[in-house]
Amino acid sequence: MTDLLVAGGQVLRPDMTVERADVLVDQDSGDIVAVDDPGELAGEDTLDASDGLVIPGLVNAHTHVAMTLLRGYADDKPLDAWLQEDIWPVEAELTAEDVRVGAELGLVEMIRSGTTALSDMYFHVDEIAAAVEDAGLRAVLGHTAVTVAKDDEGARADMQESLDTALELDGAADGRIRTTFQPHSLTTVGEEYLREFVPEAVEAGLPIHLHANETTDEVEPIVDEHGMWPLEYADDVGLMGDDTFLAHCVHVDETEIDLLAETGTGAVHCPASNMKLASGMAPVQKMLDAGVTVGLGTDGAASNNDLDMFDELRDAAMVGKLAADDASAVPAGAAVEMATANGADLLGFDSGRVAAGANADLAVLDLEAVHLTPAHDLVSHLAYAAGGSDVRHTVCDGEVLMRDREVTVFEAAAVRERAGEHAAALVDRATE
Ligand SMILES: CSC[C@H]1O[C@@H](n2cnc3c(O)ncnc32)[C@H](O)[C@@H]1O
Ligand SMILES: [Zn+2]
Repeated sequence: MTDLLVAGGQVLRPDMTVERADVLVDQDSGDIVAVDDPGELAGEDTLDASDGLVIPGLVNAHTHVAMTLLRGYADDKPLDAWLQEDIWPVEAELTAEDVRVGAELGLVEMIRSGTTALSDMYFHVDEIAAAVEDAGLRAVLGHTAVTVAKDDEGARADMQESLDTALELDGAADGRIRTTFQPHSLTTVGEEYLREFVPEAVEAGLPIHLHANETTDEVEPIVDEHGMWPLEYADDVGLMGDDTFLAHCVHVDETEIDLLAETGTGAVHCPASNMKLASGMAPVQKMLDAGVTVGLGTDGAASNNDLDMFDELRDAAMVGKLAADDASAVPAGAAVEMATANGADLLGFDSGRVAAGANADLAVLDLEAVHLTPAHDLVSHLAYAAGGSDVRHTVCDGEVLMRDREVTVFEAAAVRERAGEHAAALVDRATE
């Protein structure tokens, strides 16, 4: 067994307590072997966690990682105008190589800020999968299908591509890549295509990931057209279930929250994107109270505008209180659970917990920082005070992806330079 000892630090345990402990990782299996008192364990290689906090790697449960190329390209608009006037026209010019380069940039950003797993929705998925394989991260990927503005042949081909991609790519990168079937949303995929393809996906055992109930503009047409609330409609076409997770869930009423809970459907809260696009405030505490599994996501870098999950933790805790008009809503520990164990559960990974037997997906934070002093409550610091730049080491599947703030899996400066060139050329093509 090749093993790695993460030694000398404090460890965040699954029950949100913090203790002084060392963590032993089996690098062959990629699992945590033991969490024990300081000095009790030995390993061939050591990661120094002194003056640090070992946490589960963060789980970004909804993103579009290649959209880093569009960071800052279009700001200060609501969702529909942003997508239709700016994002979709420029995305039409994206090449497979652009997507690869944008994905690499996003994955470097994630490694640097302690994220070890992501759930992505996009296209040119082979390129994203290759980047994830090289990065050493864990990911749930898929091809996102949109049928509006397409003829029947084009619409069916896109839905079929989503199914085929999910079936073919599942288990890639030694099992670090899993897949989902991905209708883009309840308004951008026509009912006839949902009724035809969703049962096929369910029959094939594929998990499902889509955008839902993000804006009021999206809710109203569904009520008008189908005479049901959006999630009742989603249930009617077979989308709701314990293998489905819905990004956003901002405008969900009590009946829909109950439906999420009854069917075991998950929700991914994207607070920064919801604030930036002025989509609204998700009723996160109500969903948690009802027993819904709620994860956290950044959404893409064009609506956030970064992929730092520590920002998301803080935003979730803050806006959760505002939405509930209650300062005790979405406390620090609940936000941290959303970004770790809940996210991992939604994605179907045995991660998100520092515990023997779990995947060795970890981040080590430097606690020796002015903004993390004093240390009354480290869970509070995770939610309210820490940032991605506090991460010292990142480990996924037992492999060290960043050691002492040095990313080991990519040449970060070269990735950054290539991304800048591709982004500039892309915008030139889109605007000429
Ligand atoms: C067809 S690939 C995925 C598609 O989703 C777009 N997208 C990015 N952010 C959002 C959002 O908040 N709601 C809906 N759709 C979004 C992205 O630009 C891609 O076109
Ligand atoms: Zn999205």
